[in-house]
Amino acid sequence: MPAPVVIVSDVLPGDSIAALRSVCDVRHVDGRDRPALFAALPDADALIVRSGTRVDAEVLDRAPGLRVVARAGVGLDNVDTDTARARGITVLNAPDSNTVSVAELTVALIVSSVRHLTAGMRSLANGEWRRAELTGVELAGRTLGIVGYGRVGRQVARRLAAFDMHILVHDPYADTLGDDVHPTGLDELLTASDVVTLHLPKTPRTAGLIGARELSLMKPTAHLVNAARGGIVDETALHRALRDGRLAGAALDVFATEPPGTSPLLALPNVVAVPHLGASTHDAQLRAGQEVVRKVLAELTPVAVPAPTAV
Ligand SMILES: NC(=O)c1ccc[n+]([C@@H]2O[C@H](COP(=O)([O-])OP(=O)(O)OC[C@H]3O[C@@H](n4cnc5c(N)ncnc54)[C@H](O)[C@@H]3O)[C@@H](O)[C@H]2O)c1
Ligand SMILES: O=C(O)CC[C@@H](O)C(=O)O
Repeated sequence: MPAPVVIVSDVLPGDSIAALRSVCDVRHVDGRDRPALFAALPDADALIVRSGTRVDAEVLDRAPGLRVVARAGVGLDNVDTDTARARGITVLNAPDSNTVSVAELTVALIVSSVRHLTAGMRSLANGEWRRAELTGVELAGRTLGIVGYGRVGRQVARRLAAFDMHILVHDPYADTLGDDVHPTGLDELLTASDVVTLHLPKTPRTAGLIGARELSLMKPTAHLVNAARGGIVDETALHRALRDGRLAGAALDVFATEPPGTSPLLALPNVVAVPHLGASTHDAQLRAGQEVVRKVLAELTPVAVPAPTAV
């Protein structure tokens, strides 16, 4: 029998997929190059992606033998999971692989925003020495609002508690929150927080959750951090609020469209922006690759279960 064909369409560490090569025919394509991806799909038994490949109905149409779509990461918003499952295709991800990396990046984004690190670096690069205008605030004693209290939200809470922040949480679906955080309605959290950080999935329900009305509830001295998904925040409303001084700062790892091109947000001095780096550590990528490889192999080459012996 020919080896199953596995298409890897985003970059993964080579050592994480080594186990795949011994059993499968592994082929690499650039998932952003749709014609190249389409050309590879007719043979595919499995497709492994990160966030760079959009797995929509058109992709699934071109892969008649596809048995598995694997997301080397958490968010499945780039995969048409309903269509895949309706066709009997298994959709899997690596939910625990990058939690710590995203939480650590979130700490960096929060500190960068409240201490004006982007503006400071830009001013130095321009030959300026602007200290007075770049006076920030301490996090200790201030309030952090966490929207989405799952894996990442909880790790962010642990880390920011060590900065002596008071922590509010909004998550209507979380089972237990713990004694050291305060469950709060979204509007109340937005009104009371000095820093709001988003850690919820993008779904049809959460797209645009933070719009002009929600931003208007935030303190003009507050900062918004988004290392979840771009479409959760209305970027036009965010740009207006930041430009007009109705919000002090924003720190963004994710954008409604990636890459964000010439988004006007990138030109604002009170925006810290990085190119979707939350999961981009060697540690997280190795874990993500290993986890999806293990799961893909289990799907493609299930271990034969021996028939029970009569007693
Ligand atoms: N920047 C990155 O590289 C990166 C990496 C990993 C994950 N992410 C994003 O972060 C999100 C969170 O990751 P996670 O591992 O913590 O997921 P998770 O599923 O463990 O947690 C998500 C939490 O959001 C909550 N939630 C859902 N809808 C909500 C709503 N309307 N209001 C408040 N809370 C709501 C859920 O109840 C859940 O507790 C992912 O869905 C993904 O989009 C980004
Ligand atoms: O592919 C990536 O690195 C991003 C991963 C991240 O957004 C996720 O949802 O796991």
